[in-house]
Amino acid sequence: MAEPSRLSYGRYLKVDALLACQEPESARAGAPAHDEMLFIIVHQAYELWFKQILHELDRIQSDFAASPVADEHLGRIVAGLSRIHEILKLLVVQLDVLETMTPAGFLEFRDLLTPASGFQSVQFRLIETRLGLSDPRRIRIDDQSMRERLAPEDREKLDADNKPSLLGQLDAWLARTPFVALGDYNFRESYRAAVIAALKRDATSVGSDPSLPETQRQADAAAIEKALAQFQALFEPDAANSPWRMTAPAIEAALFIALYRDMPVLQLPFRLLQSLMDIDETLTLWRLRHALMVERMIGVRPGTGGSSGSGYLRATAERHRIFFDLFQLSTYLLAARDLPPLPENVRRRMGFSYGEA
Ligand code: HEM
Ligand SMILES: N[C@@H](CC(=O)c1ccccc1NC=O)C(=O)O
Repeated sequence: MAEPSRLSYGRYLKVDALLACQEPESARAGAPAHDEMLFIIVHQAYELWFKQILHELDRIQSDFAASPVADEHLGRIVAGLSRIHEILKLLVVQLDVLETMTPAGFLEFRDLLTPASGFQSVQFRLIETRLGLSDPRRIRIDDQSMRERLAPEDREKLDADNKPSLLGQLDAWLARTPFVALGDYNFRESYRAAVIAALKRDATSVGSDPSLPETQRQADAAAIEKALAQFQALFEPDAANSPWRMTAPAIEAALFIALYRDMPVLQLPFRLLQSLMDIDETLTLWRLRHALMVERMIGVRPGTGGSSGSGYLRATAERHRIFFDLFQLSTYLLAARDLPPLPENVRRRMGFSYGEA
């Protein structure tokens, strides 16, 4: 007979405990609804993946907290972010499984769930907060913040995690990027002039394009004007109502990395920025897919958590973006031919040079 203490699949993975965790409310109420098992299992699978995302964030953020970030850790930070992106992609398509449930199937047990809601998922809130969604940016419901709407026990769990946000860490790391000002080379000034010239060129060509209808011309001109003002705000650190969330030195460094991404030392930093945008984009996709699913399940009914339902959820997709500034940078990218050339000594320092300094 096998010894009870020897490791086995079941003991290792605590399968018995895991499979004892599904208790449909409809069965408890004496009218079992077939689809409630799917509803529970899909949510539990989400919570397990949320746990894994937080586990990855723990290491990414402790690596990223060092100043300077150890060279040998940058690779695993990027690898961890890519893993989070892959998990999020899975979480988006996982909604397809839940959508095999019909709205009628959901209505069989929906009332039994009130006032519970996904709104109360502590791990989801932790992921958002750790990535950098701050409380003031969050949409309020009935003039209450997300925190205020949580039960005290859940609020305590959220407050117990007072780690810095990845957005804040990214800002600090970018702001420390060397190369942006190296010796007498000043990326800031040369690039500033090149971008302003390029945007003004766009403005002139819009203004003199006879094929554009007047309304279109005005709209295009206004968009360029806005982009110019947003760019100028970077150089006015105290600009009131600046559209940027990151600091000017960080945005400048991110631009520098995006522009000179092919230089060997910038390849990993560039992948890091791309992974953060992948994560933001996929989380936004999840928000939109979830909002559409909600609309198909409950129409415009309010949610069990007390929000307006799909209207609230759609609004979060736009407002709750985290690495928004990284996307805005693309407005200010220049084609390689218009880039201010890097001085030779800067180029050399950004290459792989084994031996020579
Ligand atoms: C039939 C399926 C679902 C419906 C009808 C639904 C409905 C809703 C509604 C109406 C809200 C807004 C808050 C409220 O007033 O209740 C909400 C929030 C939320 N739901 Fe779902 N949900 C479904 C499935 C899921 C699944 C599978 C997850 C995965 C964990 C999930 C996670 C969340 C989260 C995290 C929020 C908070 C979103 C935010 O405040 O930004 N939901 N859901
Ligand atoms: N808020 C949903 C109910 C719901 O989907 C739900 C209920 C309890 C636990 C998790 C849920 N999933 C997402 O909100 C609704 O209003 O129908």
